[in-house]
Amino acid sequence: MHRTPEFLFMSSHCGIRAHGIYERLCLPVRATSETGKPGRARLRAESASCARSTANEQAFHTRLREAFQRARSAGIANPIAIGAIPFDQTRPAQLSIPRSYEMFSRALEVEQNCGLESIQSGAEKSARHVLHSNSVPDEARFKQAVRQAIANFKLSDIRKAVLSRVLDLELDGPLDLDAFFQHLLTQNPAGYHFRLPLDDGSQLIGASPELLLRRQGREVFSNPLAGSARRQVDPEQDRKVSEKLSRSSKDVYEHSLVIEDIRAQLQPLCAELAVPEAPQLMHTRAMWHLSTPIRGILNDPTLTALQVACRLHPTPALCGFPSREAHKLIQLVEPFERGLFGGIVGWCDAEGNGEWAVAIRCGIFTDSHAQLFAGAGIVEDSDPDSEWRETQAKLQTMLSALGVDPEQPCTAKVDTRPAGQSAQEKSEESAQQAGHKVNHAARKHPVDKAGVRA
Ligand SMILES: C=C(O[C@@H]1C=C(C(=O)O)C=C[C@H]1O)C(=O)O
Repeated sequence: MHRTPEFLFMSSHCGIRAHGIYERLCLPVRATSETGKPGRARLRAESASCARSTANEQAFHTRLREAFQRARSAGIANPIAIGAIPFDQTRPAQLSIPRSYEMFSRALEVEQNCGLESIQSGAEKSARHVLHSNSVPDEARFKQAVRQAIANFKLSDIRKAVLSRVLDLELDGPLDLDAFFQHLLTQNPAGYHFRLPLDDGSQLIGASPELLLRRQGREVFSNPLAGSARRQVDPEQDRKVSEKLSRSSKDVYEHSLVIEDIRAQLQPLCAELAVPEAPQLMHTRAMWHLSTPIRGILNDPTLTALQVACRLHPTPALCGFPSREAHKLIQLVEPFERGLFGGIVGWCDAEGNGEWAVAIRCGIFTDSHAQLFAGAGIVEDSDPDSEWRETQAKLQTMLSALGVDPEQPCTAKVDTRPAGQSAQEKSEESAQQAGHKVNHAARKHPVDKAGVRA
């Protein structure tokens, strides 16, 4: 029998299951945010880059190296650091060095654990009724924020801002998170799966399609995504949607802002850098994306996966362009703190190798509550209605794994309650049982700002 792991991360390259905590590193990667408003010329020259490499950042990585040394002295032969860095790097990281861990192949794990029987039982065990669902911001406010962002682009140098929302779900009982995670993995066998227990007892769980950075020796890889379309059930329609996406000038432009920013960050760090001329299509079960696989060879072999990842993060795929100004715009129009949403999650070892995925297509789960996150890149040509629909489509990854109809998030598709009871009865009964449940508005983080601040 498996003990509940402290951390689980899986990609096509490696799986890591970690147990116990030797030492935590809960400092911010960057201690302060730069608040000075740069003039236009300076802003252009700095682009997204300068704000992301500071002395504070070096201090953080020095602390990590020291922690690795202590772990070695304490008898941990090959220590690794695992966890997540929030969207805002001035907020505390959630990293730790585990007492023990095992590395495994995801392909083998899926083969062994996800036979048809366990897929079905995973689906059933993880399915729940949704008693209440609440989007922060709601549809009208999200669209208003998109319009605000577009108006702002016309008056500033900001070219892109990623706006997001959190869907807060109250379920009719606690989720079986083991079964849920297995179901998520089975439905989305590719990409980056993660499960990270957090200090307050909640867990960050997700299946992200996006790699921020993998380092193997001197080689680094990144696979940014930007520009999205919803998958279609009909194969012919699905193909047409993907072709339309690859020809969409709005999406190609949105994508190019991400790639140029990552190129600008990586170029000075790399002896070689290969960035394909044009994006290619990739898909998840729910979405089509424009994708650019980037490969580089580091100049400095001591630069770690986490150092390079923190230089890139947050890319314009999750923040905007230019980064610092887009971040301020997000803080102005987004009515919640992202916390770990839109951050990075992964691991690295003391040699500097490791893999960091972008924390999207994910949620934070506490007992019978789930908070799911989705965002969309906004540029001048964005249409508020289709950006809202894009966030709905992105939420589908987690909603499907929960067995919830994404169009009607208050109706669970799979019913595990006893037969002979109507959905209404079940829902009412559950609502009564849930009478003691924590008030949404009073609940902790990350939905903690009160409405859109203009
Ligand atoms: C913000 C999300 O996705 C990001 C935004 C994308 C876009 O705007 O097209 C595509 C992939 C991700 O980089 C999300 O899934 O929540």
